[in-house]
Amino acid sequence: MDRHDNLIGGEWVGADTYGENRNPSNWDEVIGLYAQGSSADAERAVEAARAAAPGWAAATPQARHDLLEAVGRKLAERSQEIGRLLSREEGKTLAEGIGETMRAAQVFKFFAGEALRVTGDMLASVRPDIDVEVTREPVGVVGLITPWNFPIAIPAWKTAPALAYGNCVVLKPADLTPACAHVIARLLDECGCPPGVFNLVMGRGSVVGETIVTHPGVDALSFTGSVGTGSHIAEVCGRLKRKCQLEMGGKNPMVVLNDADLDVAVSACLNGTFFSTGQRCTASSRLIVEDGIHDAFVERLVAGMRALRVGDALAPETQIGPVVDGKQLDSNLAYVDLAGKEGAEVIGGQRLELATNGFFQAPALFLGTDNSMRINREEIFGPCGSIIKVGDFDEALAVANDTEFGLSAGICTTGLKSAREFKRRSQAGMVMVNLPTAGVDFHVPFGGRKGSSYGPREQGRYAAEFYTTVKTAYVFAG
Ligand SMILES: NC(=O)C1=CN([C@@H]2O[C@H](COP(=O)(O)OP(=O)(O)OC[C@H]3O[C@@H](n4cnc5c(N)ncnc54)[C@H](OP(=O)(O)O)[C@@H]3O)[C@@H](O)[C@H]2O)C=CC1
Ligand SMILES: O=C(O)CCC(=O)C(=O)O
Repeated sequence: MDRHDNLIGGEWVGADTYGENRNPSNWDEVIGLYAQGSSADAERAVEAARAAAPGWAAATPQARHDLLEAVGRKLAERSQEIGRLLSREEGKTLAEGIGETMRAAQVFKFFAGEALRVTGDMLASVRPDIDVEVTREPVGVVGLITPWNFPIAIPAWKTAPALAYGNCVVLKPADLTPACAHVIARLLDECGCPPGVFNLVMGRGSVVGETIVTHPGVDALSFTGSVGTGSHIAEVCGRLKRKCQLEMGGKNPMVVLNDADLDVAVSACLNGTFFSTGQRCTASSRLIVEDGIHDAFVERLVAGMRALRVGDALAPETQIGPVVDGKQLDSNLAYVDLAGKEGAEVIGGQRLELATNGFFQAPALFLGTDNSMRINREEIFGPCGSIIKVGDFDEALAVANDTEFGLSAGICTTGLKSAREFKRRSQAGMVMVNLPTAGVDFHVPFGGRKGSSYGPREQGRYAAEFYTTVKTAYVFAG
């Protein structure tokens, strides 16, 4: 079986051990062997990035553009094959896998354009004969630590802006899903990325990740993953006075008002709650439903949920793929159990034994819940949603905002006033009206408030805030 090596300083570097990348639709199938990097590999990668940093910071915008554009083009050309690989390693459906690969391609192309548009400001000084210039410079070496649930889009949306704005990169993808990050590394290498500008070190978070986070040669860290790891990284970065950007969990509310279009609301909730097996930080896990529409909505939602086809990620009829691994499935099943113990009526949520040795779970709905239950306060990260019945808009808004998270929030309504009011008063970074809370555009800011996010926003032009540092220059013309 093919071994996949790390990319360090422009060389493909082998490791003492290789991990088996397995298919969650059929755990007996090994997709490939991927290097388990060591702490020394991570150190070498940071040193290679440091050595390459002055050259890449001085590279022309055209050179940066051409590299990113070429990678974006290749990702798009090979989206079917890469999307299939993604679905095999992560378990999302083939349509979702191809869609995510196309999103990564669009991200690279978007930042290829942004590389040509790095701007600054020229201002008049308050003093005579002095010009003030505000320019943006690369931060230096950035460490990127990514999760398993978007194995190509998240590495892309961190790598592309980092390179566009002149930084060198050390990327550590999730140990569960290294294949897509390896594809990005291979494409960057094939497209002529100079040695050391982009480095890939696969392996464990506790080894490779920890070395990157604590290494003095890293200037900034961008992380997506759990609250626990993110909080640890924030503490280390605070101590080392290092810039950091964290995207963590969500407990995203979707409000359904009495005046909602029922078709729109049911479709938005089925998508937001269950698609991608609920493994999205933007998933709608709390469905907050006004009492006048509650019974009709629940009846339609349950019917829609029962009709969803769970199965092998590559099967054309599958709408919900497997859970990513046994550990996540056990965690989901424990929350289903907890829902019952907390007094909810539980529909679905059981493990499904299908033809292959996969981690399949029926979508779950918890009825008759209230917002104080643990199932409504903790991120489950599986195909599970709760119904919380409320009396009116004000109560719905209060429940929606009553969470330690603040990533995405949605409302289904035909009332302009309610939509406007919700958009204004929601304490989330992203607000959706008559749309699922998950599934975002690639060219606009992504991120949340409260416990969901920390540091500058990702994606779109706002990414420049994290990946550049501002210099203010005063020039006396004499
Ligand atoms: N916001 C989001 O999009 C995501 C949220 N989650 C949430 O987190 C839960 C657990 O998922 P899990 O994958 O364990 O999340 P983690 O936060 O552990 O993993 C995210 C990334 O951080 C790495 N990592 C782990 N420990 C460290 C460390 N000490 N220093 C540096 N990097 C580290 C991981 O490496 P390794 O390769 O060893 O995993 C992985 O690359 C999920 O159930 C879900 O609730 C998970 C994924 C994405
Ligand atoms: O909803 C989306 O499109 C993105 C979600 C995401 O980035 C995540 O779950 O980590």
